[in-house]
Amino acid sequence: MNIALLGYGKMGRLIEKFALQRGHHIHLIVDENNRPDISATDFEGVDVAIDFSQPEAAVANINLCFEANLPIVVGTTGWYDQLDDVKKRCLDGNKTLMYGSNFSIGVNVFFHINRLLAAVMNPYKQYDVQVEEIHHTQKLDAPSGTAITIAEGIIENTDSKAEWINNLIGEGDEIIPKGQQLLIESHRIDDVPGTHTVLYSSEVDQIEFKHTAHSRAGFALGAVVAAEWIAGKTGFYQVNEMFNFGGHI
Ligand SMILES: NC(=O)C1=CN([C@@H]2O[C@H](COP(=O)(O)OP(=O)(O)OC[C@H]3O[C@@H](n4cnc5c(N)ncnc54)[C@H](OP(=O)(O)O)[C@@H]3O)[C@@H](O)[C@H]2O)C=CC1
Ligand SMILES: O=C(O)C1=N[C@H](C(=O)O)C[C@H](O)C1
Repeated sequence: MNIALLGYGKMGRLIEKFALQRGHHIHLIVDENNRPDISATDFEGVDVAIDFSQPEAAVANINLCFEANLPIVVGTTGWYDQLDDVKKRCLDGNKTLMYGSNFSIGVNVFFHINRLLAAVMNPYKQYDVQVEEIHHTQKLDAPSGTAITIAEGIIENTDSKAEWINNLIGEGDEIIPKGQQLLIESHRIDDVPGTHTVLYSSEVDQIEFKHTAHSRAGFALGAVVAAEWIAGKTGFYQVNEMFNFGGHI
């Protein structure tokens, strides 16, 4: 496939490596520097675009791909407040988009089990649940997109939580959750690629469910596999649709 990379930072460069290993060709690279000069016609000959740019850049890049009728995989996080609008425009215009807060197999297994675990824990009201995420200090968004997906999986499968609230440790006053708020605690520590933990705590014990990324390789390879998966399809997809963990939740 001929791939356009939108964003050529830590992830874009690693995606290039895996794409080449899998026999693809990088046809076009769009970064902060050349973005103003790019128009839909520059995507001629491209089969699929992969966006790992920045929260405030993602929607403009999606629009460009819609204009060029180009399938796009969006790994960028921090733009999900515009998800409903993007979904509508994608479906109304018969375009193709897959987005995901995390493209690694391990985290997608984690998402699935997190939902099952929330349903299992739901009757046991003596446990309170919270989510913790740790990422490198260059990360622009908090909480992480992955932590939001985890929180949504819990909220959808438990009666005791209705919305999430974020506490970015070291930034401003401590945020204390109230009522049915689910706390996502965010930590920023030098080079951490991404660690997510779900904690169920009672007076007598604690259950910890944790995923630790050792590097960004799983995210990058997953994005290339996603690009292979959506090529030739039309529609609006979330990354979990690429996996089949047996249905249930
Ligand atoms: N879904 C997933 O599995 C994963 C998602 N992510 C997400 O991917 C995104 C990128 O992460 P990462 O590579 O670590 O970040 P980096 O900051 O290393 O790279 C982002 C790149 O995007 C460039 N950029 C800025 N504006 C634009 C634009 N308008 N069009 C194209 N490129 C632009 C930046 O250029 P410049 O530096 O010149 O500003 C930079 O090179 C983040 O939102 C992160 O949360 C990360 C890992 C996994
Ligand atoms: O910015 C990152 O680095 C990451 N971002 C994604 C997120 O926000 O969840 C995925 C991964 O955790 C790394």
